[in-house]
Amino acid sequence: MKNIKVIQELHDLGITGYHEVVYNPTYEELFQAETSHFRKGYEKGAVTDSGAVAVKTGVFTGRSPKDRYIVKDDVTKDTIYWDDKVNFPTSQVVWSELKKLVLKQLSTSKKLYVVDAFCGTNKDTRLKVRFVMEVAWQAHFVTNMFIRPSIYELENFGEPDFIVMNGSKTTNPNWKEHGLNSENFVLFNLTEKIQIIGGTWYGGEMKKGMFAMMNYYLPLKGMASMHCSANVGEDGDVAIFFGLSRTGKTTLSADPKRYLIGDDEHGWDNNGVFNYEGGCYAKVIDLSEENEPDIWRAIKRDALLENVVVNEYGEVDYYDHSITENSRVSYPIYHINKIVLPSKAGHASKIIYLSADAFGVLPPVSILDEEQAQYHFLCGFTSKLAGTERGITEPQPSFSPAFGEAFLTLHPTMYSKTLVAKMKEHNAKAYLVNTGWNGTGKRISLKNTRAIIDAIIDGSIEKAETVKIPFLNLTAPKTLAKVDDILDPRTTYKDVADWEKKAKELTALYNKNFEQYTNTEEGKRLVSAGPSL
Ligand SMILES: Nc1ncnc2c1ncn2[C@@H]1O[C@H](COP(=O)(O)OP(=O)(O)O)[C@@H](O)[C@H]1O
Ligand SMILES: C=C(OP(=O)(O)O)C(=O)O
Ligand SMILES: [Mn+2]
Repeated sequence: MKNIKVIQELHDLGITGYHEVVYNPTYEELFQAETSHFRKGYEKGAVTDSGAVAVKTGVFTGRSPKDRYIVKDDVTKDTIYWDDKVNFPTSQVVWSELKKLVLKQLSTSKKLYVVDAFCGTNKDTRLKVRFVMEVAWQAHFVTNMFIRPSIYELENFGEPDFIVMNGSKTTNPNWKEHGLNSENFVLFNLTEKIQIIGGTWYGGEMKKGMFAMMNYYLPLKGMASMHCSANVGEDGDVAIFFGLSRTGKTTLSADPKRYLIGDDEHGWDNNGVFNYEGGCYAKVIDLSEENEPDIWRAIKRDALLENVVVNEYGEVDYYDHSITENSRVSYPIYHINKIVLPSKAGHASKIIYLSADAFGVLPPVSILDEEQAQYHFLCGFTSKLAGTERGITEPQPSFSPAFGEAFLTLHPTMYSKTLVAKMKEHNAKAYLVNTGWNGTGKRISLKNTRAIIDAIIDGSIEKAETVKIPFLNLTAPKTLAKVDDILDPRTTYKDVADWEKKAKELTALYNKNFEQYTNTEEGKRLVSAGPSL
């Protein structure tokens, strides 16, 4: 019965024609579809020795931020943060034409997958999302990543709050006339509450697309909406880890001593921290069982590997970088042993900002006071690393407000305001952790970073003797249990003058970046919390 209703609803949307509709397929159905002899090209997956299916995502192995647009209309014109880096505007006219293209693509398809799922753990703030697509592994991806409704919840799903129509097999021939970046497109219409996709097959556009929508709706209701991972200890103590791609959110939140809440997208309301997702999306480049045992074990049947090199025996070579640096696995959250379900816990007491500093000058960990916590949240200094975004091949110093600029739909201060209010209310402490490089030219080891996180979580860092790091205006502990002698970054340089030169360069970048916030009293007040020459 449900299928007939769904077909009728697709028809009402404008998806006509005769096709088989597969509604909320089971993992078994997805497995059969992905590995079927009838699949060709990028639609076909390979079974690996772990049981997980591996697919190639096609030309796009990462998100494509330059192809991402939001329709500027009465609903969005005064709310969306129309800066010149993310949230590019487009018109209703362009929207209509591209939507037609996607509807046509989906209408001519023989088989469509429709997946209804939730974005957000809590009933009062979750989005009921309907995904419509042709490619089986894309249906698998959203099944892994979003919250899977129970049979009862599915029966009572009702009208979706948002619809994602993925027409990845179609492209836009008129992109120049439309004033767009390329023939590929990712568009949002907040009035119709629809996202459409063309050209790119990469599933991350759907995942991060709905995240951007949560980043719109929740702060407007006074809640913090955060690009962070989160876990909780035996005593209910919650830690959250902000950071851009590849800084360690997923890796560091999978901690066998603690229960995982989620690895990437969370809200914080009057009851505590809650996940938006039903799964994790881990990087598998150079993955080893020794370094990341929890992620290693999560790769099994129902997990979906992307862009890894698989040999004829189904063995995966995680050290092969030839397809992309952004090789990935998605899996339902219960593939991690220690989790809380539903994915939520109380208020956060430890706020960790992860920054992969390619300059190699930030201390491995700094203890932030209240104003520094605000300053560094607005700055979101890190390096964009190769892989996750198209066009990034070398580490690039970058300031990404709220450690997630690419997904902010409102002005950055909306995110700092809502977060700071929660932090103050719950007496949370903030730390800046450099998971990037130091004077040795190598990345700080996972072993050292994990021991630093332990010291933050067990509170021992607060008892350590500290050292003031000049220029950067940061306070670092001198020693911590099980951490090598690297805590003062200057000791990792043969010549301290080299550190000084780079630290001054970075300080200048911080200062220049912060100018955009000094047109308010609040912003002016924070300047003294930042680096200074
Ligand atoms: N010191 C470190 N801390 C965190 N991650 C590290 C470190 N050194 C190397 N890595 C690697 O960097 C990557 C971090 O990526 P990930 O945890 O997926 O980041 P995110 O979830 O923030 O995008 C992993 O591949 C991890 O093995
Ligand atoms: C999936 C993504 O997230 P992350 O790299 O932070 O895991 C992304 O940025 O596309
Ligand atoms: Mn991640």
